[in-house]
Amino acid sequence: MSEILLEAVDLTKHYGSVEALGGASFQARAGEVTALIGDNGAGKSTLVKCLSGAEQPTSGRILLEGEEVHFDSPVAARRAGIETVYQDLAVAPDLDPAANLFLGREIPRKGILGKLGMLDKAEMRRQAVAEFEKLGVELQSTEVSIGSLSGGQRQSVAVARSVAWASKVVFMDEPTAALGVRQRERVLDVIKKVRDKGIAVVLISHNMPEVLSVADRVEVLMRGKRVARFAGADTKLEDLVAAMTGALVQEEAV
Ligand SMILES: Nc1ncnc2c1ncn2[C@@H]1O[C@H](COP(=O)(O)OP(=O)(O)OP(=O)(O)O)[C@@H](O)[C@H]1O
Repeated sequence: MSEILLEAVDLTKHYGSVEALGGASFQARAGEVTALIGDNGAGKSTLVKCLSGAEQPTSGRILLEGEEVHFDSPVAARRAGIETVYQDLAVAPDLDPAANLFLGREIPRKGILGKLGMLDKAEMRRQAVAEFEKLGVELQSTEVSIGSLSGGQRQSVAVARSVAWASKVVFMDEPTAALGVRQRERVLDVIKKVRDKGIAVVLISHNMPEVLSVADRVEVLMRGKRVARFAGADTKLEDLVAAMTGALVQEEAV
């Protein structure tokens, strides 16, 4: 069994009188895709926000490689090797794919030009092309603005960006929503390559066939708590649906 990289133990999160998480637990392992599923409002996004530093839990513990951590911002989580691909992608449409890959982490030119704020665009493009190649992201050109790419290509660039910087965990919130069949397949292939690099991938998805095709494990949230977990390729669709509706409770993965 792979190493547990990131773990939530008994997390609660209150927004005023709303209890978004009520003692949620979660584990993500190195070199595996863990799907986080649950009905609307189950607490998936809140859990991811707490684990990626965008929100602070009201109580509970977060462990990274067994050590308790407190991320007071997404920057702190990123420094620890945890990246998030958000639903809205957060790409800059007017910039090219390489510039997007290095958004916020630009490489300055050497010497005085760098001190004057000039960027080493050639080096950024070289590294970006290498990263896209490694992940099998196909782009006709890396010199066009990202806004002119297809939805699948944009999504693949967003995934590649998180992976280029993540050393431990990548959260992906509905990465294939709004994509066509071929583009969806392409993004799922990128996800599998990321997993094969030894990163823990956490996939939030409402698409159960997709979850079954790509996830090594599934954790199910309901009303802010984990109600079931599954492991292995023979997890059944009807069991996932039963768990999401509360008809099946399974605390330990079988
Ligand atoms: N900022 C907030 N303020 C108040 N309530 C919130 C806030 N964020 C989330 N909630 C509430 O917490 C609960 C869990 O929401 P969350 O978005 O985590 O669920 P989810 O499982 O991601 O849902 P979906 O699949 O619909 O995106 C919901 O009842 C939601 O209304």
